[in-house]
Amino acid sequence: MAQKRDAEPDTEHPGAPPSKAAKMTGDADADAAAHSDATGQTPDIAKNPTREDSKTVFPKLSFETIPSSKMSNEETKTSNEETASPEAGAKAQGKAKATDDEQHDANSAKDAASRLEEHTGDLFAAPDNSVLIHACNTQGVWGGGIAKEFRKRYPKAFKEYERHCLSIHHPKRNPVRVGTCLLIGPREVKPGAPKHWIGCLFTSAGHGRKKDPAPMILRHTAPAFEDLLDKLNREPQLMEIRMCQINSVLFEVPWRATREVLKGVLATDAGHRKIHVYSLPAAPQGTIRSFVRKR
Ligand SMILES: Nc1ncnc2c1ncn2[C@@H]1O[C@H](COP(=O)(O)OP(=O)(O)OC[C@H]2O[C@H](OP(=O)(O)O)[C@H](O)[C@@H]2O)[C@@H](O)[C@H]1O
Repeated sequence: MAQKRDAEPDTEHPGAPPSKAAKMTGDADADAAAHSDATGQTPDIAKNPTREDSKTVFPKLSFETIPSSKMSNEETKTSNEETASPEAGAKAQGKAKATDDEQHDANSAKDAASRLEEHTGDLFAAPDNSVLIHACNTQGVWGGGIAKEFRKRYPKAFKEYERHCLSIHHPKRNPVRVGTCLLIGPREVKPGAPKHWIGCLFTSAGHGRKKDPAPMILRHTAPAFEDLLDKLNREPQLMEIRMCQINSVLFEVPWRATREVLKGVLATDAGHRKIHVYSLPAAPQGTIRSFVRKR
């Protein structure tokens, strides 16, 4: 297993929970982003592959998995020497365990990558009992971007989100914790209204010009996503889990940075459900596309 270290506290939002993934793995991206330069720019993940990326390249085989007939003389000699004394035996076992752990980590990263599936298409064109996930502020506002579209399509769900932020919590006295999630069941009663669940990931306290800085949004994304996965575990009947490219436009966090954080969480998650990420097709050059396609 990779090195363990405690997640760093969120000094801006002391209530924000650290993510399990950050606690277990040292959360490469969120932390890397948090340590980005003074301009608040997120690091170029393509240039700085994450621990997870580097793990997947050459998974090492444990010698226990290699049939002895395939071992060279040199390898056999070393393995005999290693097991000759009890200390050497323990050392050899430790080495085997480390390679097993590396193999396990590599497999987890591969599983995580395959659980996040990207598609081009409309997030909202989903069958009943799908979960639609988007990023939210904790101020009770679905004011712009895809959030505005959610408010238009699911007014009763919006009321519930608003009540969560403004009545159950209070933006000043008792704010919703960033790094958590609110899962809302189907609420709309109009004939023909889709029976969609809505997953609100609280990745930023503020919104608009007061949105949190990108590194902080990334740090909140991991625990918020973990909270969502925990809540989904209690709803095993929900099979279709869809997400837009959260944080990527109004929150101004590059999608690739968010994607790496999500994969990091999935690598430590025991579940198997896929997360389908939907994004609208790019507009042809020279046209101005309305932000959200009308129904
Ligand atoms: N039909 C569709 N199907 C699939 N993908 C679709 C789509 N329509 C749009 N998209 C994409 O969905 C992604 C998210 O982009 P957004 O900018 O909306 O969200 P964000 O997560 O960056 O920011 C959150 C804050 O935005 C709001 O605005 P306010 O602060 O309230 O003003 C909230 O309240 C939060 O606070 C972008 O890739 C869009 O292309």
